[in-house]
Amino acid sequence: MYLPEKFLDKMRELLKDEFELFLKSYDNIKFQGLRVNTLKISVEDFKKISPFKLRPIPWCKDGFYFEEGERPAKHPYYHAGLYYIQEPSAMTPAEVLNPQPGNRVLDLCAAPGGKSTQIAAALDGQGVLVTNDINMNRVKALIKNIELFGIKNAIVTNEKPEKIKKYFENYFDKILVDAPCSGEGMFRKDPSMVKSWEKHDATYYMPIQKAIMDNVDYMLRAGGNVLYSTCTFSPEENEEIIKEFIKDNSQFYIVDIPKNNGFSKGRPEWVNGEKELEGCIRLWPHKLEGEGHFLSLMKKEVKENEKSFHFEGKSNVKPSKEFYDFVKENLNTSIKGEFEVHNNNLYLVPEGLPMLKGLKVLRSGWFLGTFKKNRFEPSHAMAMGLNYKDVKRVINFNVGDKEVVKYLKGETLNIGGEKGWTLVCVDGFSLGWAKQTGNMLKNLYPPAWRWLD
Ligand SMILES: C[S@@+](CC[C@H](N)C(=O)[O-])C[C@H]1O[C@@H](n2cnc3c(N)ncnc32)[C@H](O)[C@@H]1O
Repeated sequence: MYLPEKFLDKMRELLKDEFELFLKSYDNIKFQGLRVNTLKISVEDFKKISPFKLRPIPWCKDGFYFEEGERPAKHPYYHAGLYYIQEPSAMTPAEVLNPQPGNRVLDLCAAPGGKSTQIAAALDGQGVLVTNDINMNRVKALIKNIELFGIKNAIVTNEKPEKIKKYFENYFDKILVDAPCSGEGMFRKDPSMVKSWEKHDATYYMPIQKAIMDNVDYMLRAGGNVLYSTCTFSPEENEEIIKEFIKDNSQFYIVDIPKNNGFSKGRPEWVNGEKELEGCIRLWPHKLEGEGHFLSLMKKEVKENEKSFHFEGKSNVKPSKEFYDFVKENLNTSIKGEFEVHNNNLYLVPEGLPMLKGLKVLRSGWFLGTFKKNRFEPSHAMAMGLNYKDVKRVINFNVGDKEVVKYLKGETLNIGGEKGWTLVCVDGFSLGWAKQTGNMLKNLYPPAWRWLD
């Protein structure tokens, strides 16, 4: 493959004896992975029904390699949100950050949501995930993935980190900064990255990365962790950013990440930095089965007399009667908690959020549906977050049934049944809503999500 001379010269200089091995890795196949959505199915159960031959990814308990030629994005289980297709090395940051159920986590540069879906699975519905990206187009993909995964405790925002910061003083237990970068580690996976590198190399991204990191201290509670990651090799965007961050934020120190699974240490000598930078890890394509990445985990020390913090209470809206009528008529379960209504859209919000007035919030927890004239219309996100047992009328297809793809293509199905909202499922996993009228099942699968030939 074509690699720019300037890039090769730099890597030759950095890697010295290792350079030839590094270069040879570009002739290898690219490794492809998927990560099981444990919010919907356990890894053990997925292995039993997996249509793909899977091989474990050593550094991610829910991650697997699949073979070349397989097309997991073209399978009904993908539309049921049973897995996320993700480059294997990209599964490391969330795994190393290791969020626990109940944590408050911020994913600051989150779109299209690979790491956010992984964090949400680890939270297991408890705690809060604030997931943000500055780019509105990319946020749309983020929302889709959050909803497809059936995630109920995510706040999706489209803001500059400087703005978000003001709302969340000392709030988060964990912050992920998966920074925009020159993408040198992705050339093999996506050769178009070479072109964008020729336009914007490390010198373009460094100030952006530094500016993003400048917001972390204010939002992270003492004792909390921040994980910085990139998919590039350049020391300027990696060790250098961490060196500067530690210098400017004396309460932080680097946590040593174990060098197992083929992970290599950080390289302080490349930036004239302290030995503690060796605690970072580098993922090299010639040393493991994945693309190039850099990760640094840092902890914010707890100081004595740490100042305490309070959150303002939120106004808890009681949803109108139409919502409760819908629940009574269509669900076998109740939906309880704090609710919010924005532009007639009803959300179930995670507990303990500060006031977010003035912030560009696109999803404020589990988007349940919309109040329309005298009625409540459930959302696709509600369907994706429900279990088939939760719904009164369910139509369940086997994965091989022709109706599954017909439904995913948006076609009307000629099937009779009891009138009303019906949850369409594949092998017991929800795909979306349909509305039964007479002998017709009106298809309500979102047009933008349709299966394309
Ligand atoms: C490496 S990508 C994130 C990938 C994502 N974490 C995932 O796992 O799917 C970096 C993201 O940073 C976003 N970005 C760029 N500048 C930003 C900024 N100043 N604040 C927040 N996000 C930013 C880009 O839009 C891009 O989506």
